[in-house]
Amino acid sequence: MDILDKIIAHKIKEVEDRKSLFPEKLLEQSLYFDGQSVSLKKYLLREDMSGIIAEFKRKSPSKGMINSHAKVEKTTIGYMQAGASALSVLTDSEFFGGSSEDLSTARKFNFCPVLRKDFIVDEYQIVEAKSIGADAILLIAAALEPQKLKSLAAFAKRLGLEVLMEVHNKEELDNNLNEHLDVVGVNNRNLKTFEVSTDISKALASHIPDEFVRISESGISNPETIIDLKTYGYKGFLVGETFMKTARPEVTAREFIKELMVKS
Ligand SMILES: O=P(O)(O)OC[C@@H](O)[C@@H](O)c1c[nH]c2ccccc12
Repeated sequence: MDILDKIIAHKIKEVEDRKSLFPEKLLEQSLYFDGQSVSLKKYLLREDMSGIIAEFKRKSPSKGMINSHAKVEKTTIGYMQAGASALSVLTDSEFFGGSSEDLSTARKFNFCPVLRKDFIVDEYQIVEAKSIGADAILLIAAALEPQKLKSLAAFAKRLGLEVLMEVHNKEELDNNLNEHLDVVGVNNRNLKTFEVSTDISKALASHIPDEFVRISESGISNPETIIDLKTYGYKGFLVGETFMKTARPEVTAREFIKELMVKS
């Protein structure tokens, strides 16, 4: 059993527990159900923005503890002031040390699109995403059957959420493209082996149809990589560790984005 299998097995149990604790009917009373989502796709296509999706991630199975003291409010406001286009917030607690409250906090203090970063296996988690103020959800091709991925994507769209589908190889891409997706992300990290290489984004770029906004995820540690990836049509760049592993992630993000803007 690899780490992804382990996470998914745990997630299925967790979702069952949450369903009985917070029934869907209760979640649907959230004020966010009356509001429109902010479009991640639109923010990524804005020429005046950096394209950086800055992530709040305390720990990960591949790196262990990354940052135990950073506060969501200060970090996410700082990310936006630094010029990030959007935020990604890990809500998985067991493996990534996040929570729904982290996302709600990020939502409360920022106007930008907020991506719920979690392992979605059930429609319930999409209702939950909407109820805590997320604008977009992640669906991981390596963790879902194509039919399931498609039906979850359609469900998210009905709730007004945008969908980022994440792939790591051509097979996942070819098997899962469908009309409900807004953004296609190439994860440079193999979730089963933790190997990371931005060459994966380069190799898959030409296979992603133009109607989907392309983003490159993970292992991005310098602005030069982004400038290079832009030539392959990537509009968004998901960066976590490079910011979070420093004492003040928002300051690191500011310097990084400043350098990116000067060089591009
Ligand atoms: O910290 P990095 O290497 O910059 O990566 C960020 C993000 O891409 C990564 O956290 C991620 C990509 N896909 C995921 C799926 C689940 C959890 C986490 C992820």
